[in-house]
Amino acid sequence: MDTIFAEATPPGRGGVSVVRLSGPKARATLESLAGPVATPRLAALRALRDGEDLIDRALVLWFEEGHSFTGEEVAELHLHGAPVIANRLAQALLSRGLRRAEAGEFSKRAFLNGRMDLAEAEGLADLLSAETEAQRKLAMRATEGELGRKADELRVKLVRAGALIEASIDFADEEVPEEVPPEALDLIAAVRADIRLMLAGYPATERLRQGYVVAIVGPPNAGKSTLLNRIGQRDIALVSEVAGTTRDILELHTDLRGLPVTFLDTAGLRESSDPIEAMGVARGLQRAAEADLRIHLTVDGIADAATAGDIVVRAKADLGRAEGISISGLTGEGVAELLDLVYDRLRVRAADTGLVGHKRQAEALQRALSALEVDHDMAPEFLAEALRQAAQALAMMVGRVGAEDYLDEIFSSFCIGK
Ligand SMILES: Nc1nc2c(ncn2[C@@H]2O[C@H](COP(=O)(O)OP(=O)(O)OP(=O)(O)O)[C@@H](O)[C@H]2O)c(=O)[nH]1
Ligand SMILES: [K+]
Ligand SMILES: [Mg+2]
Repeated sequence: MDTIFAEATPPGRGGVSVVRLSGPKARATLESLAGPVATPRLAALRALRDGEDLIDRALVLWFEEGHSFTGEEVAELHLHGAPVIANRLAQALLSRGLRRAEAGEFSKRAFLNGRMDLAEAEGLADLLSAETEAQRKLAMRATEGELGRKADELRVKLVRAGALIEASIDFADEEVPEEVPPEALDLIAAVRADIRLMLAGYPATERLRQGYVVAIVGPPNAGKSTLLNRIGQRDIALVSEVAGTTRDILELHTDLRGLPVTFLDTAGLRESSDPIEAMGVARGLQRAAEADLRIHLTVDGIADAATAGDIVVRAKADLGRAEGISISGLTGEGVAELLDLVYDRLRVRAADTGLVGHKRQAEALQRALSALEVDHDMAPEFLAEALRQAAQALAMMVGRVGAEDYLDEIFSSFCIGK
């Protein structure tokens, strides 16, 4: 096993720059630079020397195998935060036979050494890319290993059901048809109910993880782009009195009180003989249909295309009072209330989130559920096999088996040094 190293802090100047080493030579390498470091997990201020050359005075510490992030021997060097120092150290480490870590390699080793399961690793990746408070909370929960514990709990039930069924096979009279023990069927039913519940929370969890999309739609010149600029408080979209100004879809990423929301400004909806404008309208319609929510900006408060849950508002409130919700992108009137409404609609969805937020996890759960589509008049041998398959699918969900196919995909999304 190679000993790897990487800067754990972002490259560049800063207060400190932390370089992390992991692998069998971590401690020996640290000692070759800093002298003996007897006590693990105790920071010491040391001169780091490569031969005669004083590289830096740094805070150093090391972790024993089995007691570190990766599960391997790990050393950390807290250098003064200057790239020249980290580069000089890297040279010393390379000359001692260490190699630079690949993206996510520390976390991958942590997974391979059983320090975290695959769902926790996915949670860690989500945590690193979280942009809002709600995403942080969701990801943090995933890194705590709750899904793994739930999977284990369900597997224990399946194993117990399997044991009851196997016992009934062993003791059954050859002549008498075998009875499936009712307790086993109850256990299976309980596991199925739990899996259904977990799957029910998946769409909402996945949406919060990825962030919500809210499309602003309406006729040309309704003031869609003006509204987008008002929400973003800057000039994102071109605004003009010419109908058909917006063609490409413009995106505004926001943090709406902790919820990740991307607002889309789209081309005004109308039949157009201009092929470019028509392309813009088609694209806008498509993205709006896929969005979590649509704001229909209207002249008269009527939006034929609105579907249940959409928000319909009158535009240009500054030009005169009208029934219903009206806003003015120009003056900002009603925009805070509109955002309240958007937040309320999305918050309801964010409240339904659960432990399963990745397609890979949901698919494994679905396989477990399908395997458990059993009933009492099935042969016990058949039932026992179904239970084994379901338990296998649950193990795969958290990467206890069959994780190989996903490792690169998951860990390459991490940065170098994580
Ligand atoms: N009085 C008033 N004028 C507005 C308001 N919002 C937009 N306008 C004006 O209406 C015209 C069209 O505004 P845009 O924001 O370009 O409208 P749009 O819906 O994006 O138009 P398209 O991209 O062409 O579909 C511009 O002249 C704006 O200044 C508003 O709230 N009040
Ligand atoms: K316009
Ligand atoms: Mg526009």
